[in-house]
Amino acid sequence: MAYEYIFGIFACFLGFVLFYYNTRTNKTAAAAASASAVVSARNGEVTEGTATDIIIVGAGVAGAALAYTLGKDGRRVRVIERDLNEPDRIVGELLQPGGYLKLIELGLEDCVDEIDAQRVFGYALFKDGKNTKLSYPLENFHSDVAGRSFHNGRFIQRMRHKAASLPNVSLEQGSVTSLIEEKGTVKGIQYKTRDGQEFIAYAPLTIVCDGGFSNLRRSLSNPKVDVPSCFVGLILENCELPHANHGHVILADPSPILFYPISSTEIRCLVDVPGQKVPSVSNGEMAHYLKTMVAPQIPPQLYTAFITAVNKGNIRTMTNRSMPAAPQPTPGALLLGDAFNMRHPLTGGGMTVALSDIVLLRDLLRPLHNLHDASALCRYLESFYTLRKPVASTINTLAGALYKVFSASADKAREEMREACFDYLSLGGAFSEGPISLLSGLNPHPISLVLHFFAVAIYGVGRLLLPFPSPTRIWTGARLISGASGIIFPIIRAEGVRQMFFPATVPAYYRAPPVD
Ligand SMILES: Cc1cc2nc3c(=O)[nH]c(=O)nc-3n(C[C@H](O)[C@H](O)[C@H](O)COP(=O)(O)OP(=O)(O)OC[C@H]3O[C@@H](n4cnc5c(N)ncnc54)[C@H](O)[C@@H]3O)c2cc1C
Repeated sequence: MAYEYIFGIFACFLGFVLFYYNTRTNKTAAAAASASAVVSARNGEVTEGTATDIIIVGAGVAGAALAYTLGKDGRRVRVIERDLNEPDRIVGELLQPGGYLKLIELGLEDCVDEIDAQRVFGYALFKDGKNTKLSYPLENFHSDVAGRSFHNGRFIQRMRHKAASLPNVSLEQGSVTSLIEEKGTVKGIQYKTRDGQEFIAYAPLTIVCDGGFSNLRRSLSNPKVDVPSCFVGLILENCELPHANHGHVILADPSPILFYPISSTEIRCLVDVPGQKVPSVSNGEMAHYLKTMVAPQIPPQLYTAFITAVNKGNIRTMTNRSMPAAPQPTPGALLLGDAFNMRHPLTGGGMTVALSDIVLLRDLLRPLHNLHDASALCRYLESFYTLRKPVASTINTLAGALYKVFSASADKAREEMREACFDYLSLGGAFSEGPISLLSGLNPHPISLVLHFFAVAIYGVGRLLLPFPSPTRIWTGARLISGASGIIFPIIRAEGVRQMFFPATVPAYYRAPPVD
């Protein structure tokens, strides 16, 4: 009996200790959760987080700029980026002046300082030994406003540092493996660190900016990715561009070649190779292709530096992807940047679209204090997809259409269109100013794009018919018009005619912010 008595007292004591310990632990855990800005769970263990407003996946051009912008607006932002080292890539090296204006709106313009960025004042076009200069219409802007070209990695690091300098922004290295979805609402992300540990993080809103090769976009959109060509990248040193501080576009055969400065001593060359397969770099086929097919078509001033760059062997390749935005509005999550929408990089429009989208999204989110009503937020943000259209679609359509027009073709009508385009832009005045305003992102209006596109086609037909129209010439003219329509209309259709030209008629255009 004495045993039972002693055992009873011991059990009561143990129960009291356990109860006390449990209460203490819960209190500590609750205190830790509310105090910490970063709440996560180790090895798949889940801890509900309360302290993050917005998770951003990827800190490239879009993610880094967005993190700074939302952080500056007071949001508690958590960014997970796969690799925080300085990227070394051949993408995103020329920011159009329209994009620079967006950078100013976001307060990020100092990110092009101290990286040896070069000012860009326009483009020079080359065709069959002729060339013409197209200046950006910058007269009405502050003298600082121009395009900027730079090493993409340096620019991104500047934006990452600026974002991470805000106390309410945390930037962590990790690879996001999936979105956490519950009953159709995205609640957060699952990610892995370099040492293989898995974590889970929660926030009322997750913005996915994991770039062109996104592995997360499938659940948030209906992506139709097209790969029209690849870019082969080289860096030329110790040479001067024929037109200093200008992008250079060579209307070569089979497709365009680009040159622009990326520092005070380096010129980027991007050679477009149509299709998805490029000659092999490792077995020397690529060097042979560049020396025999490409070198004879480039301006003579750049020839020696080009051959030296090829011999040096630092040849990079990258697929050029295009993908119209096709969102599937999902509560709790949003896509942005190349993960959401891509266009051919010929016109260097990607960063301008991404930054313009960020300005729009920031303005839409600003009046909201509470992001926790995922369905109401999702419905409200549907207007983002319409409001972005006029700018984004104009830049996207111009890129796709110009790539086709600037590429060589065995079809006589298409060649006439290419010739007409070069000569139309060489006319100067409104004929060059309109198209370069579109390309620069300074005046991206869909109507202006369509008008100039068909003005080029009509100019081409006029040249064919004057002074004496022959049946063959009339036939070529008719095919030119039909070819021009066949280029532009499918792109516009994919972008969405109504959203692009009549956005105000789309119901989602006007959405009042949800009541907090
Ligand atoms: C060849 C080429 C040349 C181009 N040239 C220009 C140009 O001159 N001017 C211009 O404006 N645009 C250009 N573009 C387009 C431009 O590069 C893109 O529009 C821009 O980089 C998009 O930014 P982003 O943040 O969406 O993607 P990115 O800048 O690619 O950033 C994506 C980020 O997400 C990270 N990430 C990816 N997956 C994960 C994951 N699972 N978890 C965590 N992080 C992840 C990546 O590490 C990366 O940092 C070019 C594109 C190509 C292909």
